[in-house]
Amino acid sequence: MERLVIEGGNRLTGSVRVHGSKNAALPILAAVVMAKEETIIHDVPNLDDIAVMLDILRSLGARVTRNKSDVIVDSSTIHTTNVPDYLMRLMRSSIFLMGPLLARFGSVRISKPGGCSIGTRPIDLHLKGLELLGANIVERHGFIECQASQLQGASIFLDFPSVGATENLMMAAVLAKGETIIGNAAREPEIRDLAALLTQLGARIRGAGEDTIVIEGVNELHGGEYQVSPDRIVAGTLMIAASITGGHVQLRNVRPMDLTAVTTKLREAGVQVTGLHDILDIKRTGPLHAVERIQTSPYPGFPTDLQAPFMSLLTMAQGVSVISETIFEDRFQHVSELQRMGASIKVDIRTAFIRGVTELTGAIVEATDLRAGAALAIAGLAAEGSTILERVHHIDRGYEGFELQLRELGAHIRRVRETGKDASVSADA
Ligand SMILES: CC(=O)N[C@H]1[C@@H](OP(=O)(O)OP(=O)(O)OC[C@H]2O[C@@H](n3ccc(=O)[nH]c3=O)[C@H](O)[C@@H]2O)O[C@H](CO)[C@@H](O)[C@@H]1O
Ligand SMILES: C=C(OP(=O)(O)O)C(=O)O
Repeated sequence: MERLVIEGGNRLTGSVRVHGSKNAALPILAAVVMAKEETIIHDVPNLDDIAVMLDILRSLGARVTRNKSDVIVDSSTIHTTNVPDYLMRLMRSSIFLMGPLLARFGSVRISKPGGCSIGTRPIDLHLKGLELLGANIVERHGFIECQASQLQGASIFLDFPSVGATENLMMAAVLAKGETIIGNAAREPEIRDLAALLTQLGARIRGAGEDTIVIEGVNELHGGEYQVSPDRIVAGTLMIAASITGGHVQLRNVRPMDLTAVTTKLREAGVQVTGLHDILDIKRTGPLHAVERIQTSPYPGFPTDLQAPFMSLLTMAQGVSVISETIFEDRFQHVSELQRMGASIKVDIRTAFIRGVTELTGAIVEATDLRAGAALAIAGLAAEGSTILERVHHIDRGYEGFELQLRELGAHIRRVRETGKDASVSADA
């Protein structure tokens, strides 16, 4: 087990490049199982979730090569459509294999996916949509078996604009016969990325990034090459980290338009944010102000994945801020850990009231999920004294070289192996 030790109080300054997006790369790597030739994907981040996805592809028989951030997948050698249970359980995104494998091979056997403990995360919308495309789905002995010799285009209206369901169904529909219309589709930038990759491989898709997506089925997909877009959640995390320390940071390889909701709230908090082409400049000189209302919602709303990091920032803002989490029912697990550091937060069901304090103090805290971990590290950067952040493996699911990037910006943060002894703030710092 590893932990991060953070000495708070340093202003972040300088410039770092944001790596490729986890949430774009994961469905893209699943989609390439439909290609009959080699596909090359550039800027694939080196993350634990990506490693699991590559292991799944290998377990199916695909030939996978990784050279730094380039991944080459040859799916012509796939010989099974049974995804091993132990790999399915390692992350939520394993569900992305369902649509593409079914579409190309006519059958798939998976178990329920794992993932962060932020809510129940059902997959009913994925299953209902696949049934509308003609799949026969049977759930037994903990496995989900789907069959369809040929998927048929259909009109699907999602009860909720689920990102994963939109992606899974879009992938399945690419090889279905005829036209598929997905209504109330998710509009996240990662949907556009996936559609762009699929189009490179020969798919015919209109409307990705809008609330109605139309897919004209094709007989097969060929190989191709694609560059993954920058990770907007990593960019947002670094923007918040710079802001809490009163720093001045430039982020390279970003798409400022994808971060409008976050930029708006940072400006409300008193942070200067300027975007030019693929660079964002973040600077704070004055005090942090409370933000009256943040409500997480599907894109272009405020992203749930930045709710926890933003809460860390608001713990030090003058006044009372209010954050409502509407996407996941259990995504306030960072609150009790922030309270250990001196934050003043009250939670009423799915709304948190944050009264800004003048000082956070370093403490031993635990990452309960990926973004909660990032949030606690951010709080540690501004806290007086040392913070010891345990269960760092959560952070490694979504941030490549997390502490290295922060160190590049001047943070005092290092990774240490747990020794088995009781952790002591003063001894480790
Ligand atoms: C790999 C990836 O891209 N992960 C992102 C994706 O997750 P993911 O695709 O899992 O998130 P969804 O948009 O599907 O989930 C949103 C809400 O819909 C519910 N739901 C979803 C599917 C379903 O079949 N039934 C159902 O009820 C979920 O429980 C949740 O309450 O979008 C989330 C919301 O922006 C982000 O937090 C995740 O980082
Ligand atoms: C919840 C997240 O990811 P996933 O859907 O992969 O669990 C996240 O990236 O914050």
